[in-house]
Order: sequence, then structure tokens, then C-alpha cells
Amino acid sequence: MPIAELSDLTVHIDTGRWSETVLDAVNLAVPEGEITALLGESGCGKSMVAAALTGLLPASARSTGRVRIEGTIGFVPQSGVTAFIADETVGAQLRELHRLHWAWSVEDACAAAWYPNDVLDLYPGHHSTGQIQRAALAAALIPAPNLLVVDEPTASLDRGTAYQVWINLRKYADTGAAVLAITHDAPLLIDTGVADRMVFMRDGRVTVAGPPVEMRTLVDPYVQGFFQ
Ligand SMILES: Nc1ncnc2c1ncn2[C@@H]1O[C@H](COP(=O)(O)OP(=O)(O)OP(=O)(O)O)[C@@H](O)[C@H]1O
Repeated sequence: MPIAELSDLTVHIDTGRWSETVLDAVNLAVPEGEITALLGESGCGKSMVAAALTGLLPASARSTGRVRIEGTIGFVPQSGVTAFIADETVGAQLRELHRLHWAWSVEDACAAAWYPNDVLDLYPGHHSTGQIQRAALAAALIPAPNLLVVDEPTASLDRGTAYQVWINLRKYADTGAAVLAITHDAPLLIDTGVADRMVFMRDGRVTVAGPPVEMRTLVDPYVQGFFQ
């Protein structure tokens, strides 16, 4: 039974000046114990899927269809700095999260997120993009959510660090959690072997999905583009 499921989800955004169907009859299951990787060109709707799952759709959005989630959700936004308030250090905020949830220690969450301890006493805005992204992952891990949604978790990281973060996301899924990872990095998913399934989106729709080894051999130029 998937921990999270979108059924026929259509999301239409109308800002008054401009309107667009950003998700079009999307069906997506995120099973426990698995990493589901969501890929697709920029603007195709990946972050809207994350927003639908986390209840963060824009106020101008109208949706039909169904979103079903069992258990708790953790979310790592594409811009890690938005996971924190600006005027408290990251360390203080992680310690407060631990005080509230008690699931993971700050040390274990930082280690799993590959977040360097020596910047814990800095304010969020004084981190590099890659550091604050990993801090946001540590923050999401502390409550040990049943569903972890990560939006481009390794986009700002060097390849070696990105590799380690993917391995640790795999270990987290192996504890029984469902992980939905939005990414562009199909080659690294192949190299690490961490993903159970790849789901490709285009223009607000899911076009094809399956195990990475199958996806890599598809004769579909759109899918092939992600492996090069
Ligand atoms: N807050 C918002 N209000 C209105 N429209 C939005 C908002 N955020 C995104 N959109 C629109 O929704 C569509 C899907 O955007 P989304 O952010 O989901 O793309 P994405 O696939 O995550 O892209 P990227 O890989 O560049 O992050 C885009 O056309 C975008 O312009």
C-alpha cells in the first residue's frame, strides 16, 4: 500500500492575469521502503506535485482529483533557506526540532544529510546553497517522517557529496519510509542504484514510469535526454 498517492490530480492556476493547467490528471504512488524519483524538464510540474503532497499549492490553484497520505510528511524545498527562519542559527533551529520530535538526534540527522557540523552556528543566510540544502534535509529527517519529499536535494552539491546524500536517502527508505525525490540527475541515480522507480513528467502529465534500468533503455528521446 503506497504511503502517498495522487489520483487523477488536475491543478489549474488562475492568477487573474494568466492561467495554466500545471498538473493534468496525474496518477502517482509513493510506496513505503522505496525511492521514487520524479524527473522532467524545467516547468513541467514536479514542484507542483510536491506542493500538492505537502499542502503548499498556491492560493490561486484550483484542483480536482485526490491526494491521499498516510502518516507524517517531511519536505525539503528546492530552496533550502526557505525551510528556516532567518534570525536564528541553523543549529538552534535543529535543536528545537529535536526537542519537539525526539525521533532523530541533531548529530545523526546532520550526518545523514552530510551537513557539516562546523557551520551549525551560522544563520541560514550565511550558508552556501549546498550547505543550506543539506541543513534542510537534516531538519526534515529529525522528525523521521513516513513520507519524505525532497525537491532537488543534490542540485548544488559536488558529485562526491551528492553520491553520499543519495546513499543516505536510500538508507532512510530502507527504514520503511517512502521517499519522493525530484531530480534532474538520472546518471547519478543510475550510478548509485538508489532509485526503485523513475517517473517522467512533461507538460503537467506523467508520461512514462518504471525501474531505472528499464527507463535507460527506452527509445524515447525525451527520456534519453536525461541520461546524457
Ligand atoms: N506560485 C506559483 N503561482 C503560479 N504559477 C506557478 C507557481 N509556481 C509555479 N508555477 C507554474 O507552474 C508550472 C509548473 O512549475 P513547477 O515549479 O512545478 O515546475 P518544475 O518542474 O518543478 O520546474 P523546475 O525543474 O524548473 O523546478 C510552471 O509553468 C510555473 O510557471
